[in-house]
Amino acid sequence: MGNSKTKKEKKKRKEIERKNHQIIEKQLRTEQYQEDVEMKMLLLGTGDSGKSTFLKQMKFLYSGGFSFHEGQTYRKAIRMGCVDYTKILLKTLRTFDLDLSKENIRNMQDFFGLVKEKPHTFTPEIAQLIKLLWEDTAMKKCFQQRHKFQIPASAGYFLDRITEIGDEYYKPNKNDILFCRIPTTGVKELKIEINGYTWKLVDVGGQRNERRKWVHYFDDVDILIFVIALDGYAEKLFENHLFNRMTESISVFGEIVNNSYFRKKDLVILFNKIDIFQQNLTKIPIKHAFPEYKGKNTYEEGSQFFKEKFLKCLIKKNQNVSSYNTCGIETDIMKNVFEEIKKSLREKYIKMVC
Ligand SMILES: Nc1nc2c(ncn2[C@@H]2O[C@H](COP(=O)(O)OP(=O)(O)OP(=O)(O)O)[C@@H](O)[C@H]2O)c(=O)[nH]1
Ligand SMILES: [Mg+2]
Repeated sequence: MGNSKTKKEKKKRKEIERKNHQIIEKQLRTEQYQEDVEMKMLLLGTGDSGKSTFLKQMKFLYSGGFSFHEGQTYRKAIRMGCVDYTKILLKTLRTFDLDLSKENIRNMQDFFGLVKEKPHTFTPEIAQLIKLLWEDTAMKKCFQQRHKFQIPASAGYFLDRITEIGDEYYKPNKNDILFCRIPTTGVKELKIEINGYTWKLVDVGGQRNERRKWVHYFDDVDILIFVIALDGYAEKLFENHLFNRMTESISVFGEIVNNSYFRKKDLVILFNKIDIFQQNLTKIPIKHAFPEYKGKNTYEEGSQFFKEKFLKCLIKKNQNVSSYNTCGIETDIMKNVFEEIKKSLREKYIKMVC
């Protein structure tokens, strides 16, 4: 009797030990996997969709932000951007029959004289002239028609800040860096470490001449993030003024997601620039560019229409796809999106090792 009780207890103890052993083994395997694992996220999308802005947000959130030296590069780009935006607006005024005030006609001549004399320099005089010109109603009216010519949406943000930007001690703040447009050439990578995992984010240029290089970055991708600028429905391509930006984006999306490299990969679609999309809807009906659109000119119906258009391109319907409507310059939104992506990937990998 006593003997059989001890036998039973021994068996039970062994069973507990075996289970504990299994748990420890599982933990070790997961930890080992975490150490080895580097998840590669590839950001694709046409030019100006917001890929680099996503990368900048990740750098602010998880990698300590930008160095003084990087800040100086942005400072230069922002200042020269203000000069370019002013030139573009001045040259476009005539297209819309807009006239500057008499005083600003003189300021315009002085401005062109100074920037011609010193093409790549930015001086306090130039900043002062930009300020006076930007205050002119004709310049504002011209900018309101910006979907009819090529000027970044963020030009207004920077021209509004010309006094700060022209200051000799000007240092770009976080929003200035996020709004600054420097088209990517080649590739930019960012590695971030979070809870023992390494996330490698790969950002490539999206303009036509840059897309030829994409194929070099297709290997070992764990997750593909395709960025779409929703406001593009109302705009023409920077590279070719005859093509609608949204149509171009749909065609590039179709080619990429159905490419054999990505058919089995996780796909995240970011419908970005919802803020400008909403502003555009008040001025430009969707059916101007997409005559087949029968819905109301509202954010909900419009964004759903474009979402369906993109999803229809997927040949393999069971692909693991998730999508988010985003505003690339809003850190909280982008943080939440990244947290969701991380969670789903981590769960997938843990399932694979356990
Ligand atoms: N208002 C607004 N601006 C945005 C948003 N996302 C990005 N931008 C701005 O859009 C411009 C283009 O963004 P980028 O991130 O440089 O675009 P990209 O896809 O990297 O472009 P390429 O490098 O040419 O392929 C920048 O001026 C950004 O500040 C958004 O959601 N809202
Ligand atoms: Mg870029």
